[in-house]
Amino acid sequence: MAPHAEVGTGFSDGNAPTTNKDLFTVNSPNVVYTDKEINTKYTYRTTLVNETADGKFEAVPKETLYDFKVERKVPKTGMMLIGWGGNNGTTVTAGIIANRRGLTWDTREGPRAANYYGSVVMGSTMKLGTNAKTAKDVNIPFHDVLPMVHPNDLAVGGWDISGMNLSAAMDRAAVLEPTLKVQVKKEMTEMVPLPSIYYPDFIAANQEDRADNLIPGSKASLAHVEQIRKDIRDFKAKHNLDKVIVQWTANTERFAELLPGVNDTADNLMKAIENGHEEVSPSTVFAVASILENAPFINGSPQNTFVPGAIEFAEKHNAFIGGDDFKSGQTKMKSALVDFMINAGIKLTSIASYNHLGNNDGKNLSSHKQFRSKEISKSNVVDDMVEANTVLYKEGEHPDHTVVIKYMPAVGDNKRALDEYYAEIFMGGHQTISSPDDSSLFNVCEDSLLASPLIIDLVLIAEMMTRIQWRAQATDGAATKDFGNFHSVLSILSYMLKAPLTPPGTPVINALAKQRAALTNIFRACVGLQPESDMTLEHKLF
Ligand SMILES: NC(=O)c1ccc[n+]([C@@H]2O[C@H](COP(=O)([O-])OP(=O)(O)OC[C@H]3O[C@@H](n4cnc5c(N)ncnc54)[C@H](O)[C@@H]3O)[C@@H](O)[C@H]2O)c1
Ligand SMILES: O=P([O-])([O-])O[C@@H]1[C@@H](O)[C@H](O)[C@@H](O)[C@H](O)[C@@H]1O
Repeated sequence: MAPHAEVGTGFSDGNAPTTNKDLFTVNSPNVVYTDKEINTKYTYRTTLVNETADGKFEAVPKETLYDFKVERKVPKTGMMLIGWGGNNGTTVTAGIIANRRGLTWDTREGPRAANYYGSVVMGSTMKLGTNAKTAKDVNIPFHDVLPMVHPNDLAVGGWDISGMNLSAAMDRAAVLEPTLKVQVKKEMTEMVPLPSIYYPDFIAANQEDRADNLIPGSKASLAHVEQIRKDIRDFKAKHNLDKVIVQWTANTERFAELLPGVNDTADNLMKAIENGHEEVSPSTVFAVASILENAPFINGSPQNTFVPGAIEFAEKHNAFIGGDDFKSGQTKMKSALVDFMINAGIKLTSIASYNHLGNNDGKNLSSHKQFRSKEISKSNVVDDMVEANTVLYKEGEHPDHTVVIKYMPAVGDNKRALDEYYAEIFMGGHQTISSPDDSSLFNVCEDSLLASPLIIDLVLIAEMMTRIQWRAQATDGAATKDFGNFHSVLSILSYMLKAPLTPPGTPVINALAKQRAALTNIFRACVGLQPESDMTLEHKLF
């Protein structure tokens, strides 16, 4: 078998990483730049609501003072994917290589050039402010709001139960154009996934024929944890990296049963791994190993990798975790459309959400236990928006919501999603959101081309969060605590995820606009800028 190489980056030939020339600086007494840091004093404004005796509310504006500290040095960063040989893993790897080399390729519709479309960080902008002279909006690339890693500079590697090299795996995935594949073939042929752990009961039996690249052992063990930890250390050393982010883009696992004494606490989880308990999944073993290596771990699939013991384990080690399940196409649209309808006062009463696809993910999901994991993550995405509107919905009332996924090999990665949104409108009317033929909303896309930019965003944002620290200030300006990290559970990643993991006891926000606003405004706060309110009073009060 070829040596375990991974795609290098500009690092491999000694080039410095693509550095961020600061596109802007903030001129404020509350923002101090040093060579190493951006130090910000930030006033966080919220509204506390008290319920009055007569059942009404009293709203009390509240200000909390925070200090934020951002490390400016962009670290040499690696991305290790579990499931590297899959459709998403091969596609995102080829995409990074193509972008780094500035490749173009021929297609039926003419030449195409490498891009990062679909990435919030690399493909979208945010409003910095208003031009002082022209009063026009000034928008900047999202990537430039903070000193972030550039995806072209990522070292990429990972594991797969299939030992197929990345070029052959890319062919197997059948996602990218041959005229592009041929240009990255040589580099990707030299990339071979590291052997991985495989506990057959967690993924569909139909995946067994891929499993030829295994670490011995069919259930959790400390040896598995230690091997994965070594893999992460070796990868970091091989590429002379400062940081590694680990991401699960392997097959969807069945849910693990939550068992007291097994996975309910950090200590019990470690004991369960030591004892080879059959309810500890491969993804949870990878999460534990990553936490022990202080490598942020992100779950791109819907299974409950983060059992309570895993969350406690991350908290105990002050390590970052995030998940679950990339929000790529049908669900991303749902979380925007439902947000628009309910916030427009339209009473959504039913959502029929069907799709079929023919890739290996679809094959794995054709097994009921694995589909159930996905059904849950695709169904819960409207809960927060429904519960927030007590005018339309009584307590416990909820639109009908059906999720159907069918495996149709012929269409490959080219997923067909058909949705119908049915709603009550003014005076007994109804609205059906559907395509022109009045059947349903039709959404065709290569699933992996939607997910791959999200894999990049999750890595770039998770890495950025490792360089942001905060402390609260007492009103007299004295610091109340030393600087520390954000909570271990990175709910800031929710925009990219169907079933956002949040710190225990905190609310889950699925509404797409709110998720993006949280991400944007937290990054703005780190350079001392208030949230963009869109009030544009300067255009109304004159
Ligand atoms: N649009 C999308 O593609 C999308 C959106 C949301 C979630 N997801 C999730 O992302 C994951 C990957 O999607 P995909 O289309 O790349 O699937 P895929 O089946 O093409 O790739 C999964 C890879 O994981 C490997 N694998 C399985 N178990 C493993 C283990 N224990 N260790 C290491 N490798 C293992 C498989 O061999 C395969 O190569 C799936 O769970 C899917 O549900 C995908
Ligand atoms: O993100 P999204 O498009 O709603 O959901 C997708 C599903 O529609 C698809 O069936 C599944 O195979 C993908 O893994 C992904 O979860």
